[in-house]
Amino acid sequence: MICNTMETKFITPTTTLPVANVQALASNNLKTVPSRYIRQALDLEIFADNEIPVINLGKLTDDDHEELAKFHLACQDWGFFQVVNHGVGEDVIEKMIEDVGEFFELPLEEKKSRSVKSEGYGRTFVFSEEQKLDWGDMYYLHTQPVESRNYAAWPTHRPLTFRETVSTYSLEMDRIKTILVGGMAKNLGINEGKFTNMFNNGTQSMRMNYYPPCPEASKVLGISPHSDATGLTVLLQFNQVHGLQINHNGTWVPVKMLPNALLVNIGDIIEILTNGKYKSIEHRVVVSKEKARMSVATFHETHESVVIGPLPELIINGETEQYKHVSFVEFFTMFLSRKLDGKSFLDDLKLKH
Ligand SMILES: O=C(O)CCC(=O)C(=O)O
Ligand SMILES: [Fe+2]
Repeated sequence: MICNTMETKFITPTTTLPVANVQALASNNLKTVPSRYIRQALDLEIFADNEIPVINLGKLTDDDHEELAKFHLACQDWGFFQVVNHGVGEDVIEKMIEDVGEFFELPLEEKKSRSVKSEGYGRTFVFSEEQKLDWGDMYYLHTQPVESRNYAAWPTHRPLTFRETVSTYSLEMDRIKTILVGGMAKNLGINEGKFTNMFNNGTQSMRMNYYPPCPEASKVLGISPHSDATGLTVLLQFNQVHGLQINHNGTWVPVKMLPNALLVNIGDIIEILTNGKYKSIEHRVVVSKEKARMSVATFHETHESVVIGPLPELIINGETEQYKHVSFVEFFTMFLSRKLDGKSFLDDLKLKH
């Protein structure tokens, strides 16, 4: 979600505390898990079945009015939707699953050697010894613009095709982002060129997640509830192992993704730009007793020269601005200095009227 190109390299994230590797911990045949992972009163009751909207990207590209209307409602009422007919080749997705899967299977020391500054393996958002820990490991890379890549954090020779695989996939994610952002502009009645331009050559990064099986699965979380501090996230879930839940009107809704679908969610930056017309939605991950789960979240932000604040053309009909205007650098400096905690980051950017 940040990059180290000319300007943003001055962002100095508060250093996160080192934590144990969960994959290694889980491989010890544990019967119980350390207390720092155990959540009190974890509400795992599910009240709603899967109703996450499904958007046909091909139809959206063709300006199909019905699909655009469906897309508008998905952005307004859900903030999360599945995307089908997205045009990403099955081979591209299969290769991504294979290479990322192979990376997580590397010996721990080899994975750990892929950690440089705020990027790479094992980066976390842990700032105190009391903070509860997530039952998962992550590998985080800046992927666009290409100059922002720090190949020191990328695998060198295993998986052999990793660079090529991630590069191809990264361009496909960027293509999807551009179609979606264009559709949003049409639906919001704002200048499409101006809106898509804000996201042109924007930053893109990938968070690859590995959640090992857990003997006390019902007492831990793979990722704490959070919204994404990004514009748009496109999520690839591996091998139909579900676990993501979204907070829809106060209820945790489990996401059962369709085979071959990608999941998209709106992040805090779009919530701010649209003055809250489209909202970023809190989500969390639950884990399984038997199966490891993997996913890749691809985050897309605006170009780093964009000031993040409500667009004036969306402040209409006597509305008031709901959020502060902050520079891209300020936005991410604030984000990186705190733990993931629901939507509390966005709350700090809200104007108190
Ligand atoms: O693994 C998932 O399904 C979600 C991951 C996620 O929310 C994230 O990486 O921000
Ligand atoms: Fe997320």
